[in-house]
Amino acid sequence: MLTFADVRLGFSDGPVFNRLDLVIAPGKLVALLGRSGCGKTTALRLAAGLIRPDAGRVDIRFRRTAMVFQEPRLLPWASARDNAAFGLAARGVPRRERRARADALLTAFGFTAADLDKRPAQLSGGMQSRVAIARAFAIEPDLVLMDEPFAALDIGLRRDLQDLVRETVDRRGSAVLFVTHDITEAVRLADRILVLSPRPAQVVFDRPSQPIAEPAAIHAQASALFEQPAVRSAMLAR
Ligand SMILES: Nc1ncnc2c1ncn2[C@@H]1O[C@H](COP(=O)(O)OP(=O)(O)OP(=O)(O)O)[C@@H](O)[C@H]1O
Repeated sequence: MLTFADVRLGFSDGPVFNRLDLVIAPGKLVALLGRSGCGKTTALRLAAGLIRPDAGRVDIRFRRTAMVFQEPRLLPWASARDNAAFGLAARGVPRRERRARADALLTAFGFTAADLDKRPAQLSGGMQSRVAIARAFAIEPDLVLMDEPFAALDIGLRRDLQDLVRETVDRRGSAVLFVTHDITEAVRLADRILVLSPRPAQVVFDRPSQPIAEPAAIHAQASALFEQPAVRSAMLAR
């Protein structure tokens, strides 16, 4: 469980959150939407314990948190396998077990034996993103924080990776807090959809959702969501 209770946080240019209350339950994929600059990444950084609120409480009851960023952020000199195993090395997991766990994940993500030894520059952008997702899940996190992980990818690749994340979450039962600008991505993936208002950000929409696979149904549901006044005004530029 992750709880934001009455969280206040500001920077020199003013408040980001005045009174943010939020609870993230285990095992659910929660999509976090909101206009650019409203505070989504800041919410993830609070959830990761990287920054602290000025007032209020961020209570992190998850045991192990992993992060996935928009860019894969891989070590350029290390193989796909060693990149995927990176978090395990930091946790002191023995080398054989690290390799076994990284290989199993990457193989499940479509890597061949030869791919495992390739360095990031030898991998396509989509494969690099897969390594970044494998690195996050390799540590067996119970919370994964994802900051627009697929925003830079083309639509086909994005869809493949969305499926990969959804399947991995379903298999492993991790909770995910997933920042996106894309309502269709939220509708496709999420068990719950949250929308933040512009700064100072508050939760203006919070509903359970069902992941949807069928493209026409995704678009219909995304349009319906966008017709909700709270969602529309939070997402549209002034
Ligand atoms: N370390 C910092 N110092 C000062 N201001 C900051 C800092 N980090 C973020 N901000 C400001 O806080 C606000 C929220 O930033 P944040 O990155 O959380 O927004 P976001 O919703 O993730 O935006 P985007 O969708 O564009 O990535 C922005 O106005 C940003 O300029």
